[in-house]
Amino acid sequence: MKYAQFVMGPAGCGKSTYCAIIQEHFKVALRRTCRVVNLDPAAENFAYDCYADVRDLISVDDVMEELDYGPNGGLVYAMEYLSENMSWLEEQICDALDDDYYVFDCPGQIELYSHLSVMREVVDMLQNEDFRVAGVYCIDVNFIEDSAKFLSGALSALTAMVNLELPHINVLTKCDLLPEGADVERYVEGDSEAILSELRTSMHPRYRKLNVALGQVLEEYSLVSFVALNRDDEAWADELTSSVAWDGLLGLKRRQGAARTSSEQNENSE
Ligand SMILES: Nc1nc2c(ncn2[C@@H]2O[C@H](COP(=O)(O)OP(=O)(O)OP(=O)(O)O)[C@@H](O)[C@H]2O)c(=O)[nH]1
Ligand SMILES: [Mg+2]
Repeated sequence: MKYAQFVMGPAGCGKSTYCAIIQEHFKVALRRTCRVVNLDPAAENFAYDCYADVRDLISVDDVMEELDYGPNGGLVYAMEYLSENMSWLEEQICDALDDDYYVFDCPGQIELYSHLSVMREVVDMLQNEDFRVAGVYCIDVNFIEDSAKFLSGALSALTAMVNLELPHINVLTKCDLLPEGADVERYVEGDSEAILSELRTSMHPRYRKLNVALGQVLEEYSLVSFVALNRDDEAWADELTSSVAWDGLLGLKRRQGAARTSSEQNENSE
């Protein structure tokens, strides 16, 4: 079995940063190689070692220049081009061996997960190649501090989840930017009752029934829970990757004989 994470989320939410953190954690703590593939034809720069880059096939800049498209049309064109040339991506991953780990840094535009089929085709191709694929949906913590934004963020995560039919984890990014003393747990636990009651007071009563219905949908899909990412907290990746859910879902086990994670070392030294 080979493993892949599909890292999604709105523009600028921290997807590429998450990929870089995970790659580093693989190297340092898990002693495994993590191959990060850039699937965003509009990407500009990222901090990870890029194993394969869709811009070698097609970039949005090229499309805009040659076909005179705007950035959104250019992205759709480039992704459709990838769909027609899926053999390019197959070639990039065809040497993957058992236990190899891949992370795909995906573009953020919601239409790729709502009504275009290319991301689903990539997932299907990986699954046919014996990859166990999990979805990681990143949401910027600054966008969920108010309940209405939380609801729309959670619904966009749900769109991706339903469309790709992948086991799914939500990551709350940029938690280091929360004001000191902020209660991260409140967001991580995502109490849908509390969110609904806040919406009851902040939104017009005409939305009440709709909000209650949406709250139930989120509850049923267990979508209100998040894992908090704090890039300044060194123990973060350890805690995250040693959790049972992450190991089971994402296959984040260590190579035998690999160094212990820093949280284990701290535990032993206490
Ligand atoms: N403080 C802080 N900043 C972050 C974090 N993650 C990302 N950023 C910053 O947010 C900006 C966007 O981060 P990226 O990782 O490029 O976000 P992205 O989702 O890949 O963006 P696009 O690919 O353009 O959609 C950059 O300036 C990052 O430095 C984080 O955990 N903490
Ligand atoms: Mg990016």
